[in-house]
Amino acid sequence: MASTRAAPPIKLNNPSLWVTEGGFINGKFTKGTGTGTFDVINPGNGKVLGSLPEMTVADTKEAIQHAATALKSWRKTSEYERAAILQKIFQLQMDNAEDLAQIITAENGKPLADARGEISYGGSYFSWYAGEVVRNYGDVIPSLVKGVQNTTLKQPIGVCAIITPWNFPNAMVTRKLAAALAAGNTVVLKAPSETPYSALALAEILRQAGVPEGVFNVVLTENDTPAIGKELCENPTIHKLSFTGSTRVGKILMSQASGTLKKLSFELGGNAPFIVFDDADLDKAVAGAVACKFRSSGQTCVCGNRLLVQDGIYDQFAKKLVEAVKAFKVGQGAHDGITHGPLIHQAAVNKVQDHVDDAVAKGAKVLVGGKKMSVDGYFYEPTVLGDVQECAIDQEETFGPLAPLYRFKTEEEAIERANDTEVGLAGYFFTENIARVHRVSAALEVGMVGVNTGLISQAGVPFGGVKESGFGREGSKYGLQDWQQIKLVALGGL
Ligand SMILES: NC(=O)c1ccc[n+]([C@@H]2O[C@H](COP(=O)([O-])OP(=O)(O)OC[C@H]3O[C@@H](n4cnc5c(N)ncnc54)[C@H](O)[C@@H]3O)[C@@H](O)[C@H]2O)c1
Repeated sequence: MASTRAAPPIKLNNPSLWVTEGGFINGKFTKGTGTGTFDVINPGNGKVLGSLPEMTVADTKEAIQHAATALKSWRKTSEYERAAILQKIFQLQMDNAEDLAQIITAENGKPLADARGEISYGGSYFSWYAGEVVRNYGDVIPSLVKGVQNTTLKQPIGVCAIITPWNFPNAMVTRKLAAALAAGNTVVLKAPSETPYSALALAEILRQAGVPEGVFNVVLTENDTPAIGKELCENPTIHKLSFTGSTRVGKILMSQASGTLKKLSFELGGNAPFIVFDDADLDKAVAGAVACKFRSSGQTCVCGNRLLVQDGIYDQFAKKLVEAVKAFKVGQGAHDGITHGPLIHQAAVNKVQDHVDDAVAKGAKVLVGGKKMSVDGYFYEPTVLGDVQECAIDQEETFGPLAPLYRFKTEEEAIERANDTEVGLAGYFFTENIARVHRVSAALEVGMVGVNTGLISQAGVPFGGVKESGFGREGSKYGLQDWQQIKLVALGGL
């Protein structure tokens, strides 16, 4: 199969991971029945990396049908059999980690070190759920009625759809897929058109791991073609849709899915507050801001979007953060020593510029950065704005390398401003006061809180939001429960 393909445009040890057909249905790579193609761009240089066929609604229906057929036997496999396959996927992902990281960097632009980290993080969901699924205990529930025994079964939901964004081309898929497969579901994935090669490489990993035909399928299309997403929402054979992406698209999908009342799990946009109190350890707070705000050039849903800094520490924090940002090495992710890569496309660069212009027009000062970079690719200077007043960033996720600093005086004021947004994914704060740790953790209206750390996600802990950041949890035992149905068995006549 691989021999009929054109050579990959990047150097890979295992070229079979560079899939050029466009989709994966019933265990085979396929171009589908479409007539058009779409280009995938390397955001580090703006050049076309490759073109893939546009798939169609008919291809999507075919994938769903195969997933439904495969479900009949996959759901009957034991937890131990599924755990063994997940462990094999984990092993293959780690054996091919360098190639998978190279593919991420080529299509997403992030520095290779970050891409390698993503492969470890993404892979860890397979090994974690391989362990968790064999502890898939049910309940025995005391009965009010004599002679009846109440037990519960945890069963798969059925055929499920997954739609993911481009910012973690591997991990956004694995975080859902590992738990979905562990629970005994079959899956149709629609991957984003910015980073399809990582999704197809993952399909090849699953194929090599021996995942049965039809259990995992991939359909691809240009992002601007919503017909496939609509089919995944409206098709009655699909009983769950798990989506990660913007709140705007989440609302469209929720309304499209309403006709079939399928179960939904949505990981949507954030606008995380990052609060630095006077009593914080300054160096820890600066390191936390660098990791949390500037990782992936600010293109993570949990990145600190609004940095609220208390008066007494504001000047020192601003000075140290600016020094740290000036030390970044910005460039193409594949080049040695690069710490920060490009944004995903020109529209993302323009959005950062719009947010900077708006904040400056309303009184903010540029402390470092503040401009697009005049190089090939989609680069924006890592930017810190000081003394930010009320502006668009208060309510809109920037999704770029822009750290706006807001001053505040009291804890109450910080909490009020932190919660003054429609979304609630992550929140962070830095303090050395243990009573404040408890007070502020409880008061923030978010799904995840980082205290004295800017990094919060790992396979064993729940990931998800509140308010317009969505519902459902990924990772942890709660992530497995999200892919299961609870069935009561009341056994009478005892
Ligand atoms: N909460 C989380 O876990 C999490 C994680 C990563 C990213 N995000 C969010 O994702 C957003 C960035 O990603 P994006 O710009 O790719 O988001 P997006 O919502 O535009 O796209 C996400 C996915 O949805 C698809 N899509 C777009 N329009 C669609 C439609 N009408 N029907 C069906 N599918 C459609 C895209 O092709 C892509 O696969 C940010 O808001 C970010 O906060 C959230």
